[in-house]
Amino acid sequence: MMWPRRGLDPGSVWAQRLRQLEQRLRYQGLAGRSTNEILQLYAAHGQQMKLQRISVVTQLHGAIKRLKQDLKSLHSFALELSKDFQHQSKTCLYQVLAAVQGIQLQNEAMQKFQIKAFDLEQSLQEVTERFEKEKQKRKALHNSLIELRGNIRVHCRIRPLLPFDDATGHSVSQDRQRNFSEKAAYAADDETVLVKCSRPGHASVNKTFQFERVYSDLESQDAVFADVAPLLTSLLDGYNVCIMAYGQTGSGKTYTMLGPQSEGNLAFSIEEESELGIIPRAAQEMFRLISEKPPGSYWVEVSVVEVYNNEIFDLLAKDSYGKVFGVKRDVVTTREGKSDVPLLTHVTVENASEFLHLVEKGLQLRVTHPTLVHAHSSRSHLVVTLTITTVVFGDNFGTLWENEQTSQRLHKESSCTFPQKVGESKSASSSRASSPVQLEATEKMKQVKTRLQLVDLAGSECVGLSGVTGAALRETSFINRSLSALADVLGAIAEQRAHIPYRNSKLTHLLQDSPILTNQSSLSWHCKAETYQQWERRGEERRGEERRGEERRGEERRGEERRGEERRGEEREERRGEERRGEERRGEERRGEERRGEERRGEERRGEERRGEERRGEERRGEERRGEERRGEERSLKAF
Ligand SMILES: Nc1ncnc2c1ncn2[C@@H]1O[C@H](COP(=O)(O)OP(=O)(O)OP(=O)(O)O)[C@@H](O)[C@H]1O
Repeated sequence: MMWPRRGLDPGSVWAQRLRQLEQRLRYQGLAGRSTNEILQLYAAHGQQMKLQRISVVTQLHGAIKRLKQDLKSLHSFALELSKDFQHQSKTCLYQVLAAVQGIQLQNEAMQKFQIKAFDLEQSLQEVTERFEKEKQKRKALHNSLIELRGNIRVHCRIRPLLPFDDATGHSVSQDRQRNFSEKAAYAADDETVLVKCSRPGHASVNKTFQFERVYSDLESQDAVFADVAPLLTSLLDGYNVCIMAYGQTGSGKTYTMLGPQSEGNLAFSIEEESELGIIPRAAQEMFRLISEKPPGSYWVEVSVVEVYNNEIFDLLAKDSYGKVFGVKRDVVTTREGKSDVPLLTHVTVENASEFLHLVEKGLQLRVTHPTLVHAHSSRSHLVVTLTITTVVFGDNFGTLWENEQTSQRLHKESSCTFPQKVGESKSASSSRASSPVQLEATEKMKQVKTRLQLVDLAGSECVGLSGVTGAALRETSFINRSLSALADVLGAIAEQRAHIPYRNSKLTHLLQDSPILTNQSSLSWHCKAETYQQWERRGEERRGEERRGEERRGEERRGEERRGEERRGEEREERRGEERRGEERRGEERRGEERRGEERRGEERRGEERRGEERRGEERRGEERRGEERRGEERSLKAF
């Protein structure tokens, strides 16, 4: 307690002191009130701040929630995307794998095909080679067979009895079962003709004649042509062929060569094809054979001539108006000793109908005349020649005609007779120019010509029987003379005389080079000059030789085939082993590939799981961290 200082009024001191105390109390009250107010304000401020923070936190919380949701949806979208991607990549991978496997399989199949194609090519080559050899062998055998049968074969055909054969005029042709006694000739078998010779006042005598083949009156045109057809094969193999019909008037020569003829009805305008004769059938067969050859390797020219009254007429010659008319031609002997008809018309034909059309035109000009024996008796010899030009390339020349004799003969022909180009042919006919251009002779190319001569001779005739007079009598005399000239030539050749009288008649001169009349071809006349026994022995020897050769070749061929078979078997075995090993290797690779794929997929799956695990852990930790932060904030707010 403070005491008033000496000299001061104690009452005023105490009053002052009291005032001071009162003031202090007032101040203290004021301060207390202010502190309260401040505390209240502080609390209000804190409350406000808290409220503000709470709202911000709530907002933030909401935003975070939204963000989380977005994140979640994003995450699920990304998951879906990645799943999708994985699925797609898997599909693609499978597709790629399948494609690779497919390519591998295709490659294998391709390899197999290549091997097969190679095998096929090889066997095709072998077959082609064998076919070529067989073809050559076929040719050789065919032509040896023709030679063995005889280069010159004489066949005899007996025609049926016809109304004009019967003196009474009754039709007898329908009665096929006539007695033998009524027939003059009879086919005893297919090689023997029996002829009944009866003369008034003499006992009738039966004579037999042998031929290579005898056709009875019942045998058809088909049967006759069946024996002719093989000659056409020989023709294309390089042999000249001549088919000649010889016989008395009315005996059926024209019928056999051309088919039935009647007035106004031309050679081939008959309805029945079975009635066609040798000439149309030969043309059809020849063009059929040519069609089997490589195109352009053969071409055919035709000439048609008649020998009438010892004159040669070109039946295909045309006048300046293009009309066909018979023009006289001459036959000459060339320096090489061959017969040739200068300026003779040769027309190129490409098929049988073109050929027949030409022959028909020629036949319109052929001279016929009725006689007592035959109403449409041919008064001339008809010679239809088909010249076949074959293009042979130098290297193939030997192989085309394996038969040495033929090859030599053809070499001779190709170099002697046809040394010039096609365009330089001696016969100046317009049709020659139409020969194929590409067939111009070159150094390596040779042209070989073979000829098919189809001859319908005029019939030998007994003037007394045919009752001809005047011009017809003159014709008969020419016909008979030319036929006896033909017989002389054949006789001279058979007897191997030094001189063959070809020039005694235009007919023999014209046919000088035909296989029947040629004495240069050793093939044609051997058989006739030898005795039958010699011929048979030689044939036997040759057949034996051929048989042995055939056996030897067969043995060689079989050995070759066996070796080839073994070789092929070994190759096949090797190939199969190779394939098996390849198969195993590929299987191994495939399995390895699958294993690796499986491992890779497992690895991917595990990686996926691990990453998912990590992601979830990461999220969990983030979640925890954020919770921790939130709680910290709340705590600090509370503390504040
Ligand atoms: N095998 C046959 N079958 C049926 N009829 C035939 C036969 N052979 C010939 N003829 C017929 O006999 C007749 C005389 O035949 P073709 O005209 O062929 O005789 P040709 O020998 O040519 O006579 P020519 O020498 O006088 O010309 C013709 O009417 C013909 O149709």
